[in-house]
Amino acid sequence: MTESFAPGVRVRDLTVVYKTPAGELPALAGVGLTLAPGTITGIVGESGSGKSTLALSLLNAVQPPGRIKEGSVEIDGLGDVVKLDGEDLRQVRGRKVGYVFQAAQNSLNPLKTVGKQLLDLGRSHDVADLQALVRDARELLGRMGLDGARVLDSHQHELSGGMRQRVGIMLALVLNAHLVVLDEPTTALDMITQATILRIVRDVHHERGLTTLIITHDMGVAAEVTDSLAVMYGGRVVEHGPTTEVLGAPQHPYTQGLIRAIPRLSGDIDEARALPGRPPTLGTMPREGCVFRERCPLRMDVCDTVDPAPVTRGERTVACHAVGHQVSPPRRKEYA
Ligand SMILES: Nc1ncnc2c1ncn2[C@@H]1O[C@H](COP(=O)(O)OP(=O)(O)OP(=O)(O)O)[C@@H](O)[C@H]1O
Repeated sequence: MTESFAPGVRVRDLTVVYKTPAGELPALAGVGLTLAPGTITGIVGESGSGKSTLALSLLNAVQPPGRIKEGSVEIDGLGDVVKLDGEDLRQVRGRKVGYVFQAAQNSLNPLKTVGKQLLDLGRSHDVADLQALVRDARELLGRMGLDGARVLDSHQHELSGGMRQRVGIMLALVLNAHLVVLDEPTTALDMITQATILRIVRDVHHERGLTTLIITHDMGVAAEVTDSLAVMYGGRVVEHGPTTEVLGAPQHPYTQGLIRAIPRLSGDIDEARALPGRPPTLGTMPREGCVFRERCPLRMDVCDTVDPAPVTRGERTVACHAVGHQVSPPRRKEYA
């Protein structure tokens, strides 16, 4: 790794609500998460678990009808970004925190070439050497298997979904931000390109000394590139720890279910067992107790009334009443 300016990030007690016909409901409920400087952290979890809302919160970019209701996002060198607004916030986004949001494929301006948008981005962040910026952009695009000069001369409609996604990744990296947030960066890419792009993200991460957060549905992606893995469910981080440990010896019953649901290329494909039931929506989220209990094989009486607090042992944090419980839990049942 080169000399590192990688920032640490500490999310504390973060509650984000969305306004719904039933009132403001929490999509994140008191989330805590630490990103260690220089690491790649993955966030996994089913659709609706709050992954994108957390990513947006790192840039204080939650849009109405959502809002950050409580909590803080401390980024080394920037302070609590929840307290930033206006020009301070604009400067942070892009220059200090690079990001690709989920809809990156569609976020380019259709009227301008990619190169023109790159120059606009550079100027808006007072980049002194725009030629160097273009060189860097071309190099990044080249590494991702694209003809950099040609892509910079193209408009959005001349690029495929996968090409646009790579342009998004280039734009996230090109301003040399030291914290990079990638929300589902490779969904429009086929499997082989996906693996290549993620390796490039990992290489650039190491070369430039970044702190990186990658949100993905895909446990394979998480296993391949991340150092640390956070598992989200129902607006909570239910387990977090070193990726090899979380995947190798998952402790939370949700993580165990997610891993059991991964189809494997070798062995009996029938061994992959879908996690029974569905994750809650904002409207169906239990107001008290553990939000996972309806799907949990380890459910106990306490789970109906008390939301389990995250407990940290060593490098692992788990929020589950049954983990570390000495007696056999009463209502245990196996996954169907
Ligand atoms: N603009 C919005 N208005 C109302 N509810 C929203 C809005 N955006 C997200 N939500 C709700 O907040 C919860 C968390 O959504 P979020 O998109 O953060 O989850 P996610 O884990 O990123 O899901 P996905 O993997 O599908 O992107 C979900 O229940 C979702 O329906």
